[in-house]
Amino acid sequence: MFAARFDPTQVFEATEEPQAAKVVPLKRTRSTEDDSDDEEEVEETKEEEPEEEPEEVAEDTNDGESESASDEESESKSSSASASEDAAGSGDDDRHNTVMSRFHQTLSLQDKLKARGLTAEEESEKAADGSAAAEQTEETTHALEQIPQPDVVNNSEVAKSAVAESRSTAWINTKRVYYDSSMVKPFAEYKDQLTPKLLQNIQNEFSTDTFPIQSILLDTVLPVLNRSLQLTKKNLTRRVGDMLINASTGSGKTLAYSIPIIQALSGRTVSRLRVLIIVPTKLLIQQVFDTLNKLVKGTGITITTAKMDQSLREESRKLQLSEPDIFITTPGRLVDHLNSNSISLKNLKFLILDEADRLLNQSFQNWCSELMTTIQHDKLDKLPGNVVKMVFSATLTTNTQKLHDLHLYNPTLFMTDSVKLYNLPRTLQEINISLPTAKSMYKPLFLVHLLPLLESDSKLIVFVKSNEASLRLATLVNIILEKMHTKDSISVESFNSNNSRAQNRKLVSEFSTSSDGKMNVLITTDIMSRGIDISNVTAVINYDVPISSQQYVHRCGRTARAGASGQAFNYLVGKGERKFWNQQVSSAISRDVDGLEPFSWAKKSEKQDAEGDVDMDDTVDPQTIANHEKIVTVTDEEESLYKEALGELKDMVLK
Ligand SMILES: Nc1ncnc2c1ncn2[C@@H]1O[C@H](COP(=O)(O)OP(=O)(O)OP(=O)(O)O)[C@@H](O)[C@H]1O
Repeated sequence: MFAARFDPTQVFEATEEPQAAKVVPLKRTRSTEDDSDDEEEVEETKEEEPEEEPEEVAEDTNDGESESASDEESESKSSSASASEDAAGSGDDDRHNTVMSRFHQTLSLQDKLKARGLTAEEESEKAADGSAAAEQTEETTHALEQIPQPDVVNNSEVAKSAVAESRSTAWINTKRVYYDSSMVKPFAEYKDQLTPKLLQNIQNEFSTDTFPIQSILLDTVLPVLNRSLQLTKKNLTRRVGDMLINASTGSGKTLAYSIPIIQALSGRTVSRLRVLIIVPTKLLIQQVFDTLNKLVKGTGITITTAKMDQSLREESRKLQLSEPDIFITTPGRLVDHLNSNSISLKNLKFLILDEADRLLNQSFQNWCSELMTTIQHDKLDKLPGNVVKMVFSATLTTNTQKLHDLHLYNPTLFMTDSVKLYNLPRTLQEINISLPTAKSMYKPLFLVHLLPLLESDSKLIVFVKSNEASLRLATLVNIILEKMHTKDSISVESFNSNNSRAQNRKLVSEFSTSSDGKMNVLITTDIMSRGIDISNVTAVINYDVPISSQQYVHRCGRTARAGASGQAFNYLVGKGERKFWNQQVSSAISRDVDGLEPFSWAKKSEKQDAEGDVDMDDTVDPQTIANHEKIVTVTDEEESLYKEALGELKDMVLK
C-alpha cells in the first residue's frame, strides 16, 4: 500500500528513455499538479496519504506555525517540482542534485521544526503529513515511529455487501435447482420409482402428499438412482452426485433424504454400513431414528444409533458384531468409533449431514477431516465422488471453506428462489414486543403477562440464552404463578443440559404428548432450537434475543411446522435490541410474498425508524396497543408480589 520508502543514498536507477525523474514532491497541493505523470504519481500516492489532506490538518490546527510550515513545504515542493522538470531535460548529475537538494530540504525542515520546539508528536505528525522525503528525515533523525494510521472504517454497508458477495459466490460453481411451495404431489405418483413396501410405509406413517423439498429431491434423484441400481452399481455415486439442500424449518428434510437412501438399500442382500447420518445433537439422533424406523418396516434394513447412554466399548462391540445398513451418530461419537475401528466405511454409499451448518461449525476432534480421511482410506474406489454426500440445513452455510472440507463432487444446490438465503415458514406470524429499558427488571413478569393472552392449552417454547437462565426463569415464573394462584392451569418446566438425559427425554415426551388441557411452557436454550420436531407447538417466545439470523430461523422453526400455523414472540428491550433485531436478524430473512409480515406490540407514542423503534401511528390495531399495555403494566400489588417472588428465588438459590 505504501510506496517503497524513498532512500537518497540509493543510486537512482536510470530508466530506458530519458524522462522526468520520478520525484515525489515534498507536499502536494492541487495547483501544482500540471504534469500527468505527476498526477498519476500523486494519484497513486494520494491513496497512500493519511486520511486528512495535509492542508486541512494545517488549517484545522491553525496554530500559525504549521500553516507557515505548510507554506514552507509547498514552496520547497514547487522548487522540487521545478527541479524535477529541470532534471527531465539534463543528465544524471542534475538528477542526483535534485535528490540531494530534496534531502537537504527535509533536513532543514526538520531543523526548523526542532527550532519551533514542536512536540515530538507534532513533529512526527508534520513529518508524516509531508512526503517520503519528510518521512526520510523522520527516519534518519528519529527512532522509527509508527506513522499515524487512518482510522479503521467500520462501514457496516461495506461489511454487509461483503457478506452478500460471499453468499452469492459461495456456490458459484454449483448447479442450482430451484423449487417453490407449489411443488407438491401425491406420493402415489412415485409408485414406479419406489418399492411397494416403502411407498406403503410413507403413506401409512406420514402422508399421501409430498412437501416441495421432497418432490424436487425425489424427482431429481430417484430416476438416476433406480437406473444405476438396475444397470450397474458401478459409479452409482458419481451419477447421483452430491447435493446441498437449503430448505426452511419444518419442511420435511428428514423424509426428503430418508426416502432415497432406503430406496437405494432396497436391493441389498447383506447388511453393510452403506449410510452414515450425522446430526449435531443426541436429541436429533432419536428423532431421525424414529422417522427411518417407520420407513424400513418390512424391508429388513437395519439401523443403529450411537445411543450415548452406552459405553463406547459396548457400542463398538455391537457394531462389530452386527454391521448395520444405516448408522446415525453425532460427530464426536463418530470420531470415537473411527479411532477405535468399530466401523468400516469401505461400503459407504451415502453420507447425510443434517443441520449441516451447525455440524460444520463444530470441530469435535476435527471430525470432518477425520471422516474424509477414513473414507479415502477404507474405500477401494479412491476417486472423487465415491460417496454421495447430502448436506441439509434451513440455514445452509455459505462458508466455502467449510463446504470445501467436504470434497463435494459435482454438487447440485436445491433452494427456493427467494430473495435472501434464509426463509421462514409462510404460516409463521412474528410479533415483536417492545419492552421499555427502564422496566427490564420486570421481564419475567412480562413473560407471565403474555400467557393469559394465548390459548389456555397452548404449547409454548421459551428460548433463553443459557442453562442457568432457563432454570432460574422457570423457577421464578412458577413462584409467581403460585402467588397468582394460576399455577394449576399452567405447567412450566426448564429443559436444559444440566438435567439428566432421562429427565430431558421425559420432559420432551410429556410436552409433545400433553393433552391435559393445560398450558405447557418449556423454557430452554438453543439445544432445542435445531431440528426438534414437536407437533402443535403453538408459539415460540424469544425471551432473550437470538444472536444471529440462523439461530432465529431455527428457534422460530419449532413452530409453524409441516404447514401448521404458529407464532413467534420476540421480547426486545429498548432501542438497542429492536435495532439489532431489525438490522442483524430480520434483514437476512426472506418472507414469502404470501407469507405473514412481522408486526409489533408497543406503546403508541414510540416512533419506528431504521433504528428499530416501533411506529404505532393511529392506523395500528388498538388491540395490539392494548396487548402491549397488558404486558408492560405492573400494578402495585404485582410489584410487591414480584419482589416477594424474587426474595424466595434468592433464598432457594442460596440454600
Ligand atoms: N410429506 C409430508 N406430509 C406431512 N407431514 C410431513 C411430510 N414430510 C414430513 N412431515 C412431517 O413434518 C414434520 C417436520 O419434518 P422434519 O422434522 O423432517 O422437518 P425439517 O425440515 O427437518 O425441520 P428442521 O429444519 O426443523 O429440522 C415432521 O413431523 C414430519 O413427520
